[in-house]
Amino acid sequence: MNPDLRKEREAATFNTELLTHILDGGSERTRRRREIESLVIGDPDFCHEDANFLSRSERYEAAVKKSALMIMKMREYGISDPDEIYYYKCIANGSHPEAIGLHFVMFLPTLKSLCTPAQMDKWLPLALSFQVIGTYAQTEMGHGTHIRALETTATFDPATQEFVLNSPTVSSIKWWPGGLGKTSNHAIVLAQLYTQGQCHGLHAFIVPIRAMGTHEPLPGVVVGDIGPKFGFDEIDNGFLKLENVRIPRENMLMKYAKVEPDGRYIKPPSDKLTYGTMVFIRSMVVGESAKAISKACTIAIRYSTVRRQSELRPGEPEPQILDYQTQQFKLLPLLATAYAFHFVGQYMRQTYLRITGDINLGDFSELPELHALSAGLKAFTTWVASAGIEVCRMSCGGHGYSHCSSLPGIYVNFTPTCTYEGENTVMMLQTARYLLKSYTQASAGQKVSGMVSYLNEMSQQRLQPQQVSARSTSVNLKDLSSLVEAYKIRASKLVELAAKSLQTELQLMKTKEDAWNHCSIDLVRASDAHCHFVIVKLFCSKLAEVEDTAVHSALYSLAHLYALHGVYQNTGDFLQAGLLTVPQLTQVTQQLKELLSQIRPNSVALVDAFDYRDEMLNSVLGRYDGNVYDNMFEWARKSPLNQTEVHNSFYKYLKPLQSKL
Ligand SMILES: CCCCCCCC/C=C\CCCCCCCCCCCCCCCC(=O)SCCNC(=O)CCNC(=O)[C@H](O)C(C)(C)COP(=O)(O)OP(=O)(O)OC[C@H]1O[C@@H](n2cnc3c(N)ncnc32)[C@H](O)[C@@H]1OP(=O)(O)O
Ligand SMILES: Cc1cc2nc3c(=O)[nH]c(=O)nc-3n(C[C@H](O)[C@H](O)[C@H](O)COP(=O)(O)OP(=O)(O)OC[C@H]3O[C@@H](n4cnc5c(N)ncnc54)[C@H](O)[C@@H]3O)c2cc1C
Repeated sequence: MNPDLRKEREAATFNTELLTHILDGGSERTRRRREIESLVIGDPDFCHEDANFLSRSERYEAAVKKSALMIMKMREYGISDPDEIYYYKCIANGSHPEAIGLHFVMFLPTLKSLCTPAQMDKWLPLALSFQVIGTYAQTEMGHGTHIRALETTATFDPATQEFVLNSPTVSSIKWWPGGLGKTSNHAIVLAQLYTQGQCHGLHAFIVPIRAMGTHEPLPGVVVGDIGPKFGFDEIDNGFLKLENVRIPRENMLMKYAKVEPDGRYIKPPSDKLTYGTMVFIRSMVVGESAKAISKACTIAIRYSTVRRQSELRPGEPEPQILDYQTQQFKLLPLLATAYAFHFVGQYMRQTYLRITGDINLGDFSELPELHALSAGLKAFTTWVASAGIEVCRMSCGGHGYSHCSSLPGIYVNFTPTCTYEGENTVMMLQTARYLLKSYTQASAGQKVSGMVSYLNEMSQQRLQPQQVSARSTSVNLKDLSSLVEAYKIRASKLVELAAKSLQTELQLMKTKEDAWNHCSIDLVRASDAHCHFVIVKLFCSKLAEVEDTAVHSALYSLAHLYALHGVYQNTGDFLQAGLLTVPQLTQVTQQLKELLSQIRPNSVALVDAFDYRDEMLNSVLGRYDGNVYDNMFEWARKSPLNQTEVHNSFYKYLKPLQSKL
């Protein structure tokens, strides 16, 4: 064990294990998670070559092999609970995406949410036994965001009781679906439904694309891989062109919308139910943001205590780089963010399960809140985490740029979350739509509920003007509950500002849509402030559940840092809302510095509490034992370029060049 890391751990003021239990949701869950993780770590079948040294094709093959192995092993161990499957996969996949991930995260959930009982009886056993391997094919070359404009058609032919699927243009070719290129034999295809000469909008269809058994593309199906990308090397994101592909009527997912044998169309209770799987993934991605940023922080913080550089005091040994205030300022707010997102991820997951439970019972009343919250929090957390991973990488200096740190891999595999499952700006605008609707309702005296209920207070204040002395004064920077209140007021002011901006634009005789576009910066800003408030509030509420005083105190400092750092980054908003005064600005920095000093001694324990095994981080810089340099040398020696002392290119190009000049 590196002595610096040992000292850090010995100096921690709280019991790391207790905090791990809180993160997991109880000691029993920690025990079971570790038990499952050990099944992977102790398994020689999962000891494989470092993926960094493989070609893309080799990486894809290794990932498919791993997926197949995981399925077999989980069956053998009787692991079937979704959370347990998730633990197992997290350790086996590390920071890499899973080759048949789309089958699990989108194909199966779409079947579960949109199949009739009869369809479920047919497709679920096939999908669970992997006779059917599926993907989710929605995005086309021409449209990803504006899905109402998708061009793929599914036309009902009552004579044969079939739908005929077509990609009528080049831009309508399905593009991007994961696992489509080579792995899947079926796709859930989102297409415009035509029946009795009328278009009824987007609906989901199960389309066989490859023959079961031979895996050859079926007639009329043109399918393949879209080529190398920024990351996602393990995934065969694919294209799909459909040329008069016929599927039985029963292959339209008909839990809500239906086409009768005579071609009559039966409307669903809400046309947004087709979008359910996207809401599911957005809700779950919030927790993925926490995971990505907590891994990056673990690597960067452990390395920053092992790495010694430069001179702090003349004549003294080089300090640990984490002792530089600037290094703390880069990393500790991100550590606080990781904790905040973890708790928000848990909340989002519970909220998703609760509201979809109600939806399954026919109560759709909270669907708009779920959509707005999942869209906004998905965008907010993935943006912050993505930028944060880059900060972590750069905070490791040159070694952060090496794949041995794992940070480049974490970044390239995480950053597409800002784009997929709804491009982030577009998602923020969806949240804004809900905020403005809620604002209008609250302004009209109607009560709004859920996370936007603070808008009721704003309208009450307008109806009953308060005495000057009773109005909100500036924030108390040392008090977390005062900061939560400040975030709430900031959010309500920015929602109001966006609403007024929209009204102004509307008065300029623009169309509603033009007016919306002309104030969309204000709208995104309002959504951002709303999400920020939700996160600060949820982090703060979590503290009330923590009984152990030492752990509570460590978490309180983190929550305080998270909230205060947000004020520092958005001083303009807080000044504009009258929540902060100019003289307070220096206090914000002063208070931040105090918090950095308070958290610094616990920083290693705080990342240890995430409990990532080395096998999961796969980072030389982030090793638990801190033995970075020996292992970095060993890792580099494995580079394929080092397989021979003299590389082929010397004989082919350099030697002839030397002989010519
Ligand atoms: C089965 C459940 C099991 C539960 C088990 C739980 C336990 C699990 C444990 C572990 C699981 C771990 C899972 C981990 C998952 C990690 C994921 C990581 C890997 C994932 C890899 C994924 C790859 C990516 C896949 C994709 O990208 S698929 C393609 C995604 N595409 C998009 O997202 C497109 C974005 N565009 C849109 O969504 C829409 O076009 C739009 C922008 C929203 C606009 O839509 P539209 O034009 O139709 O609407 P508007 O006119 O703008 O609005 C009309 C009204 O409708 C409302 N609206 C819009 N969308 C929705 C919605 N989805 N739901 C509800 N309401 C919606 C809108 O607000 C408007 O309302 P109004 O009242 O204002 O009129
Ligand atoms: C790694 C990866 C995996 C994917 N996997 C799948 C999959 O499995 N299945 C699938 O169907 N799809 C998948 N996708 C596609 C993905 O869902 C889309 O790329 C995504 O929805 C964004 O759509 P787009 O590419 O059309 O972006 P665009 O909409 O073209 O976005 C480009 C820019 O335009 C802006 N913009 C667009 N519309 C608006 C608006 N209304 N207001 C303001 N700004 C706007 C955006 O903010 C953005 O800055 C995947 C993508 C990636 C990168």
